[in-house]
Amino acid sequence: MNAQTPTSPAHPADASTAQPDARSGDTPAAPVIRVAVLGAAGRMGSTTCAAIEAAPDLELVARVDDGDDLAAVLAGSGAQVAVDFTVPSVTEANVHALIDAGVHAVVGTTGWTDESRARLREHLARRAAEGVEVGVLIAPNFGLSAVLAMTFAAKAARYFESAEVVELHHPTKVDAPSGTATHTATAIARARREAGLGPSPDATEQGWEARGADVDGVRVHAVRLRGLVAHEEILLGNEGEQLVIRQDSFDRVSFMPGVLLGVREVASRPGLTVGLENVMDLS
Ligand SMILES: NC(=O)C1=CN([C@@H]2O[C@H](COP(=O)(O)OP(=O)(O)OC[C@H]3O[C@@H](n4cnc5c(N)ncnc54)[C@H](O)[C@@H]3O)[C@@H](O)[C@H]2O)C=CC1
Ligand SMILES: O=C(O)C1=N[C@H](C(=O)O)C[C@H](O)C1
Repeated sequence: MNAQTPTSPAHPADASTAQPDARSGDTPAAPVIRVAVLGAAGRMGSTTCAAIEAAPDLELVARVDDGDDLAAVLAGSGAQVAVDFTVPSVTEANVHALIDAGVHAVVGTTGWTDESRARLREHLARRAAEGVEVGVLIAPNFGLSAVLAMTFAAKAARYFESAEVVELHHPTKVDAPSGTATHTATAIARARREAGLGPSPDATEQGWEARGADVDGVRVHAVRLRGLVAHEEILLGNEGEQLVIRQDSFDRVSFMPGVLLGVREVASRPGLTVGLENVMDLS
């Protein structure tokens, strides 16, 4: 290592700032962040493992999947951050186990509710009172195009009489509507309420099942189609005009810059953060 290399950041989450010197070709000076991946054998988990292995400031120390003893793996691996891409039915228990172990969590798995998030906040507060500060980031979507689409939709929502969300996914997805669509609809509903808008106009009297799910008063439609990965369209309408905001993730690599940003940032944000827009200063 070059003697001129800057001193290592004190906090692991700062390690990402210490990149190789382009002129000298030095390796990073900072200690790497040790990362475990939960759901490592799955579509997102395996893509995440590859992205972590390719990042010079991160070290993949554990691949965890169904049937593994999470507490034992965490204790043995020295993981500082864990990424959870598992299934909605197990993610909450995983994150509580991570908090117990003092491991920061970056969570992409869907299925979170107001109640399950409240239980996390309570647990995090208990651990903080014991002197253990843990950061948890839950992001329904780590794709830049999706985060921007949600942000733009929330900004635009107050100007339109009608708003509906269409999400389109691969047919192996187990939950509907998507976490992204739920997050989007909730943000649109909040913006409409703050602007004093009532419900979107809708004369439907029968056949409500064809009108999609009602998420906080916003209609959400879920398409499952072979060939798709993850896509969302937000439709906003006024008399004589329409705004369509659309994003497409054609490949799961599109989620990786956001996941790695979360891994690098989560330790410096104790408590619960919901939505990557908060880490990207977009909110
Ligand atoms: N936030 C985001 O940007 C994204 C979120 N997702 C979400 O991530 C989750 C995973 O999606 P996919 O990778 O497509 O699913 P997948 O079905 O391919 O992978 C899930 C993996 O979790 C494993 N698993 C099940 N129980 C487990 C346990 N108790 N401990 C450890 N691993 C366990 C399964 O064996 C499987 O390998 C879903 O909720 C999906 O909606 C997916 C894409 C992007
Ligand atoms: O299951 C998926 O694939 C995806 N799940 C997340 C969601 O439910 O919003 C994120 C993205 O849409 C892909």
